[in-house]
Amino acid sequence: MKELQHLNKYFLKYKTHILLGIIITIIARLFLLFTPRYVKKIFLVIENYFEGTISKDVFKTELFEAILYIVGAALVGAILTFFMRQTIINVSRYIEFDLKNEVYDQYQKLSLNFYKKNRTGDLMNRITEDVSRVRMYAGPAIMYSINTITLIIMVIIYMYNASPKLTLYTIIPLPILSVIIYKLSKEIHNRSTIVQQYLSKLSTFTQESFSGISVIKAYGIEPQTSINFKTLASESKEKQIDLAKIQAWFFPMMVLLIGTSNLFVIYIGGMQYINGEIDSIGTIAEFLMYVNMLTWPVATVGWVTSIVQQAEASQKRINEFLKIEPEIKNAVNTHTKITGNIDFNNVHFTYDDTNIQALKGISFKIKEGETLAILGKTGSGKSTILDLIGRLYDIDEGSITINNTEINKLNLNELRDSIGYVPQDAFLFSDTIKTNIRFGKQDATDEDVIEAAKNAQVHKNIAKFKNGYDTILGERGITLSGGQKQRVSIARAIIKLPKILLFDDCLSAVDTETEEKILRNLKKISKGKTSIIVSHRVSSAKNADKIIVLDNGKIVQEGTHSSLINIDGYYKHLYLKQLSETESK
Ligand SMILES: Nc1ncnc2c1ncn2[C@@H]1O[C@H](COP(=O)(O)OP(=O)(O)OP(=O)(O)O)[C@@H](O)[C@H]1O
Repeated sequence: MKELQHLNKYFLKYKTHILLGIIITIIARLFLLFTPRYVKKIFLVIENYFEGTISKDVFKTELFEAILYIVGAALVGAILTFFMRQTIINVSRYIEFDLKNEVYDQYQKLSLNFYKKNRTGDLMNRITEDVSRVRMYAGPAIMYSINTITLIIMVIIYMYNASPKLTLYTIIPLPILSVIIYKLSKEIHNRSTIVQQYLSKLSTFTQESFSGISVIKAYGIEPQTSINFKTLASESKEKQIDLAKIQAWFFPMMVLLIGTSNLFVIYIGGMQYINGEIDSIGTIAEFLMYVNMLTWPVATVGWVTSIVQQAEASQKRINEFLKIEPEIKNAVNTHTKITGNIDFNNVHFTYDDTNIQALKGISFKIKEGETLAILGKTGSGKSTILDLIGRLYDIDEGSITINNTEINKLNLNELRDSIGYVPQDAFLFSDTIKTNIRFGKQDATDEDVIEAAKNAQVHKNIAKFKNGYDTILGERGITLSGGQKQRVSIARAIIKLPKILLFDDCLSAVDTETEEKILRNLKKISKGKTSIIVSHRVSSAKNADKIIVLDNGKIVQEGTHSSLINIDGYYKHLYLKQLSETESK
């Protein structure tokens, strides 16, 4: 139960609802207990009438009264049971909502390293499956526990008052029932988990097959894919049957044990009646009703135990993530001035997970309003420089300053808000083009969106779509070409006119003519702003105020286009190679 203590703050938050739920539950159970007593009374009235101790009129009145009480109590009990569920089960839904938000907020705070160490499926499971298991503890388990405790105490007191000996015999099978249900629930849970695993394997398999359908068709491997699917589906079916087998035992076991208890009541009660130890046959009827009333609550002891164990395990998994301290923290909540003066001073950086030393003593300066181009072979550390400016990772050694303040002493939200970042793989959400562009500036007007798209040279393409800017992208909509995606992604970055623009090889999929136009527009809109362009093309770099060439995490060349084309090295070779390619076209 240690892990579940995490929920105490929520129980405290909803204490009024819970208290009300408990009171309603107790009152509802009290009303339920009316029925057996009045059934006994009916038996007594009938016995009295046949013995001739009461007249027909008294018999009718008492019978009618008893029936009225039974119906009335059942009605009030039913209404209160409705409110019992409305309070306690609703609280569990509130807690589920709060916990999901807490986990999601924590996910948002965690750094990229966390996402690399954990699989997406696992992250999703903890926020869905695990949270719903915990909800079962916060709602049904608590409700059934109160229900069970109240009923067991009250019923046993009532039974004891009516006949202590009969009480003893009738409750003997109940703990056995509880243990059996506990064992069954545990096994059902184990088998459900396996079924669940197979279901997610199946959905991952089908999802991958559909996403990669063009590759499957191109290689003609549909038959093999079908065989793989059938094998997986058949294993899944076996597991489902295993689960159904164990579930099938649940109710027969309950019926068997209730039946045994009923037999005890009838046999021992009958003997006691014959020996004159109980006054009326109605006591046997009353006991039969008590036994049946107790069965479900007693069975739930086993069920609830298993729910609590599962919730504990799930909460443990959730707590593991909740306890992680975000590696990148916002140290300053006050306003900090952010300009475009960026200094890298002997920066060293190693990726934690791969232990790859991506940057080895990088130093450069860019002034506000300048453009820096970064070139170099693949894997030389270009993208890493951009990630470090946005503090997606913190550096190991050296310093990165903006306007002479180290970036970890800047307000992180303001820092990221000052950056317009276009990643290498343009990721667009499965939503409209407009929403995707507006992602960069939530309050942008339609005119702002169009302006940004025009500057990114994608407006004409969008205008040709039937639904224009309302065209849905991704799975539910159209697929953009690589170059179109890159340009929508550029529009998203430039719409907010940030102080710092970071372009990570984002013009690789557009032709050189469009590249030229985009660069010209960028020059216009990035006046007074600092831009860093990572590229493999000299055409993207040639107009930059400064160019650096990286190799294996180190700066190997630094200068302007005109200076670098005159020095033997990577830049000159690249320039000559790309020049000859252009000429040969
Ligand atoms: N997220 C990551 N986790 C671990 N290692 C990484 C990560 N990203 C990059 N690396 C490694 O760090 C080194 C530098 O990578 P980086 O992406 O900065 O290079 P790049 O110059 O941008 O390459 P490209 O031109 O191919 O985009 C590479 O060896 C790469 O394998």
